[in-house]
Amino acid sequence: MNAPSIRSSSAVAAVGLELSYGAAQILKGIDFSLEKGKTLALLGPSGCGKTTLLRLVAGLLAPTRGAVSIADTVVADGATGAFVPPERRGLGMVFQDYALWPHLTVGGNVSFPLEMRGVGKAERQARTMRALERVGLSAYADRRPSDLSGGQQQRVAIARAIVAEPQLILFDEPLSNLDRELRENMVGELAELISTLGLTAIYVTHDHSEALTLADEVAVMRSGLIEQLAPPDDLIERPATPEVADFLRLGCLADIERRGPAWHFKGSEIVLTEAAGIAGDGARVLIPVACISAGEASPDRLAATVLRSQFRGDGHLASVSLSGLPGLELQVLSRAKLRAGETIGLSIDATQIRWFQQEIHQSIEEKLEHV
Ligand SMILES: Nc1ncnc2c1ncn2[C@@H]1O[C@H](COP(=O)(O)OP(=O)(O)OP(=O)(O)O)[C@@H](O)[C@H]1O
Repeated sequence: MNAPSIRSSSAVAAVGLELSYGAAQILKGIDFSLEKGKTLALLGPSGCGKTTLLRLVAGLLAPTRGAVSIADTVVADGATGAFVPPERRGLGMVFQDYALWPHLTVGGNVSFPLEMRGVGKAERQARTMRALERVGLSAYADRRPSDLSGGQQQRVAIARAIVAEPQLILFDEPLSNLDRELRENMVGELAELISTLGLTAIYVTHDHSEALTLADEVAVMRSGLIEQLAPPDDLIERPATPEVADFLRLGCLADIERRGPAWHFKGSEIVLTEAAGIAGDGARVLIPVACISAGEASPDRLAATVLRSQFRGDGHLASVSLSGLPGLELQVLSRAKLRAGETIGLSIDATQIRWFQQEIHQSIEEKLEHV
């Protein structure tokens, strides 16, 4: 079989990318390809390898195996040793800590990449002002970064990253130092800026709502592998594995078993559904919050006890446990406030349950075990 090759016409791509530190394998075979003008989010728990992957694309690390290409040019190849240094990859980078120089003005910070490229003073000034205008900070060119708020400082960092009109911009958790409200505002602003400027971007985050808001494609990573790479809507509709569903907090995961015509919650007499489901006698399912409704306890509903409840903006989100099944917590959204200890009735719309194909799940587990 031929080795996989980098698809032409991609703005950035990786094939069979591996990175080890001594015996520790951090990335275990990463493949992706991103079109020009699109944003890819790398999403996953701490330590799964997001920053390592970004650093390989940036040229701050060289791969142990596999290749990276930017605009159809191979910039790193573990097999041949080919390696283009970061400053020649045509990149802009934005980091979590802004990395602004405190002794330079805002304008001085933004124009620095142009100075490094030997751009003349008049053109430097014009391009710096244009970049600052794009992030809404042209009035701040003569200030010091320390006179600006965290959100403004991050905008300066973005202006500096775009001033040289890079073909690719890399973001490493750029909003994680901001407080929650500012972060929520900045996500929208950043999404608009990326789209207005037509940037191609890779965006590292461990925040699923940031990734799903900003990105055209999301790579959910786990233990050095991409577990699923898909547009946000597909991820939400069709998470490939229970782990992806769990990480994206799409609802409650439950183990169920077939007895006769019905699927029971594992180890109980409680019937979830009589739908055909999938082959086999055991399954793992995702029960999305949206498919559970709460009402008064009645014989045609599942009896449940409210464990706790929290107002969420559009209703009260309650964690409940089914009577006779204390180990499983379901989540239900209710207009009325539900009190801890209260007994309620639940209806579950089984047509919205997501069934996981055991063989797909197993193959990922096997891949993780064998690398
Ligand atoms: N220089 C190094 N030497 C050895 N191991 C390293 C080195 N740098 C990173 N690692 C390990 O590689 C793994 C992946 O790290 P990486 O920073 O890519 O994860 P991440 O997904 O970005 O995590 P976080 O969200 O916490 O930043 C971690 O287990 C980390 O400890």
